[in-house]
Amino acid sequence: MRKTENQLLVIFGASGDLTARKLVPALYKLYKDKHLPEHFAVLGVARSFMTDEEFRKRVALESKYLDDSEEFIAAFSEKLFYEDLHKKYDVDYRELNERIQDLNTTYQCDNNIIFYLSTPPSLFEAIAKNLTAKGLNDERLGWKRLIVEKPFGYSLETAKSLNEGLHRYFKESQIYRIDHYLGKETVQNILVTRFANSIFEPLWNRDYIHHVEITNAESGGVESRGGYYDKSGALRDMFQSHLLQLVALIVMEPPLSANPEEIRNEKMKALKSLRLMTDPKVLEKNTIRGQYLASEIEGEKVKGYREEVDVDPDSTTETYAAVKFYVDNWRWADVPFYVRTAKRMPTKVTEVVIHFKSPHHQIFKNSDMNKDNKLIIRIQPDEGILVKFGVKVPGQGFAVERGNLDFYYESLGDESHIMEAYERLLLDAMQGDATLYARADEVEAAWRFTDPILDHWKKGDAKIYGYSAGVWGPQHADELIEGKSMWRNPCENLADDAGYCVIE
Ligand SMILES: NC(=O)C1=CN([C@@H]2O[C@H](COP(=O)(O)OP(=O)(O)OC[C@H]3O[C@@H](n4cnc5c(N)ncnc54)[C@H](OP(=O)(O)O)[C@@H]3O)[C@@H](O)[C@H]2O)C=CC1
Ligand SMILES: O=C1O[C@H](COP(=O)(O)O)[C@@H](O)[C@H](O)[C@H]1O
Repeated sequence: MRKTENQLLVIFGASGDLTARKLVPALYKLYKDKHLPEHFAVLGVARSFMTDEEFRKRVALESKYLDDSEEFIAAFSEKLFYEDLHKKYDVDYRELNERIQDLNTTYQCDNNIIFYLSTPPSLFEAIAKNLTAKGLNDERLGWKRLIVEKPFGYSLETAKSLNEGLHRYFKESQIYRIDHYLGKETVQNILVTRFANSIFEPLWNRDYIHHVEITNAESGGVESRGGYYDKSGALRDMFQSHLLQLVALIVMEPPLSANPEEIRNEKMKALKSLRLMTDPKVLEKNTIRGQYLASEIEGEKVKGYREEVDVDPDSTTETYAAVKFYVDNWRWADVPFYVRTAKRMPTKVTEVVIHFKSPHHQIFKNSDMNKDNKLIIRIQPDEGILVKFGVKVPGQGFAVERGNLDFYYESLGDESHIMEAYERLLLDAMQGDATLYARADEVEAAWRFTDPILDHWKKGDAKIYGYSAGVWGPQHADELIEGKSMWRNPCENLADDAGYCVIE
């Protein structure tokens, strides 16, 4: 097991939703599972005024760990502190620095500090600058790391300027850009499935793969994040970041070793090989956006996107995005990739489906079934892997039906405790492992691919299709997929999958 050195974690934006809902619960779980170092403290920082005690109560309440054993909660809470910034982030950090030094000495944190930026991104550079002014980026006495929350920019240009801004104060090796999908066990397992086995990789190319499909669906709407989402949309919120990271893991070549830089170099090459779409006709044909409309789901009325709190009533922000694209390299030439992401779908699910080609020569009459050889990587929920293949129907003749080979993580029993993404990522940063964090050039490559789609949509010529909340997106999205194939219906139970469904 890797060592976690003594350290102090300073969270900027500690009065916000992410701190209470994700960060503190992840820290609590790490504490309970004995992953935190012997000497450790957390300092929450924000503009709002709060005492240490008020901060502890607030995060405990919102983190919903109050139902846990009192002894644990009390011991964990003693590690939490709070410092307000007198209503502003861009101020002299003299008092903040004094508090940091005080906690560092009292709790023997060995001058090792992580600064977690969980504020609006517009403040990231100012925070880095003010920390630097107090020498808090200096690694002579102990390491200093900066974890940066998404979004990393709004476009290629803004991402570049954010990276340049952070690089003025912190080295790239000190910066950890969070993409919580990389923290998911099943996403990491893509690497293991591909590179720890000899049975998949020989087929992992254009000779055997017909197309690749990725679905990321959420049943929820924008909830309390309408203000943020309306400026973002599905393509920026999910596709540019999480889903292109998934694509990179599917597309990449085998790295020389599991070393962070080797893996990130290969992911970067993969992202660079995505074929840019710039011709409006190509963009029109290969991208689809939609927005959810008011509807009823299981008898309950659901608002349309434009009626959501903090959303412009005339908004053209997409809540559904589907993109078809190609990867221009030796391995993937001519293999279409279909990626869709949306809110207000029938269920919450993320899966990658590798569709294999049919055998070159059919000798069984109903061997159409063979067309459906598929490898399904279920990212969430029902985490697992399923292989679909043709089997003989018992009896005379050679009728073929579909069989399944399936693996579910839960079958691993107690061993299968899947660390929540933020738990895993925080622990990795505490141990200085950046493998599961996005590097500056990867983020920029992902924006380079996404920008022309966003520009095309912004021009307003591209249609935006409405879809009723609770269905699989606009019907028009079916036309994206070539030939007789359709989007897989991920609602079907993995093992009993009856096949494709026509999207409503
Ligand atoms: N919540 C989530 O599920 C996710 C959030 N993120 C990212 O994490 C970061 C934090 O998100 P979240 O906690 O949801 O955001 P919140 O709006 O809930 O909190 C933002 C925090 O930043 C502080 N803040 C400082 N200046 C401003 C300002 N000008 N406007 C608004 N807040 C300000 C707020 O506190 P105070 O006013 O006291 O200073 C608060 O502590 C963002 O970058 C977001 O994109 C990423 C993925 C998911
Ligand atoms: O980053 C984000 O991710 C969530 C979805 O994450 P998941 O782990 O629940 O799949 C999404 O709801 C949110 O809009 C986005 O900002």
